[in-house]
Amino acid sequence: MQIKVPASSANLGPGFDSIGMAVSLYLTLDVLEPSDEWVIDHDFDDLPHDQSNMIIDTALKIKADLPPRHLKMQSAIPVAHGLGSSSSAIVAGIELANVLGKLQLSNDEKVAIACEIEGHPDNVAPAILGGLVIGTNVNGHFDAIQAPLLPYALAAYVPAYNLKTADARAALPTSLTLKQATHGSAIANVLVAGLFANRYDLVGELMEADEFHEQPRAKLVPELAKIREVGHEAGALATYLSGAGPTVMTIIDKQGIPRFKQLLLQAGLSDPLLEIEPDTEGVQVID
Ligand SMILES: Nc1ncnc2c1ncn2[C@@H]1O[C@H](COP(=O)(O)OP(=O)(O)OP(=O)(O)O)[C@@H](O)[C@H]1O
Ligand SMILES: N[C@@H](CCO)C(=O)O
Repeated sequence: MQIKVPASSANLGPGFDSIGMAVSLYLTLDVLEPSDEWVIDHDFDDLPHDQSNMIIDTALKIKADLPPRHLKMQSAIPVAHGLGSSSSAIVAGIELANVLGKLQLSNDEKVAIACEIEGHPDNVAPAILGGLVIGTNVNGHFDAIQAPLLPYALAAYVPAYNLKTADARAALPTSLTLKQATHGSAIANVLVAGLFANRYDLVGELMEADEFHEQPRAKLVPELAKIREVGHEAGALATYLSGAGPTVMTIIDKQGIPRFKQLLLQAGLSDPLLEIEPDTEGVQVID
């Protein structure tokens, strides 16, 4: 049996901690034979192989008496790069507990558990449900709603350096004035309206008008402004900081990507550019 979880790109500009999109980079978890102890094979130098691994730890948080298994994890999701690697690991762990423990969790239950662990829904909810998801917690419970998918391809510029989410969050101000918060949320509200109304003439501009997190993080990811400028030149819909960064995501027509890539190289931006697309399935279990 294999569990397959997509990566996710959070925020989409002003949707800080509430909007995210599943994308076509995947973590796969092969559930192999029973074992005396939990063991997980993978090629990541910095991730544990025992039950302290986030995937197993998550599964055991949900069902502590799961019988140990030999697991094999492969992942194309760069760790600590703003593509939701930790959320994909959490979602894999939830699904592992679900299938081994025969829990028959609904999608809503999986989203609630994942949000409880991660703290916000913008990566975990799309990794579970697929597509573009908008969610939050209110009155002690999490709600997540799927929005229409953007009819565009994606180009993820992935700088070599890591940026831990905790460090990128530490760069944010601890409070905003009422005026700042009101305007920031008004931009996000109109963005959401634009997404549901397929008003891409507005969506691109609003996605690039975040007032919550991109400016304070720009010093940590100096490539953002230049990539956005190149995106405009290449006719992209919008460029935003993916999650906590350092990946910078550009939403663009597939045919426009070769020119975008060429313009980036001309501007001295030569880190890998991953040509991906939105994932529509979310987590899957393959027998
Ligand atoms: N495949 C994995 N298996 C086990 N643990 C993982 C895996 N991927 C990530 N992690 C854990 O998640 C941590 C990285 O989480 P972090 O929130 O900093 O980055 P991210 O999830 O990649 O980025 P973002 O939340 O901005 O999209 C790693 O240090 C590791 O502890
Ligand atoms: N919304 C989160 C995503 C990363 O967990 C952030 O930008 O910090």
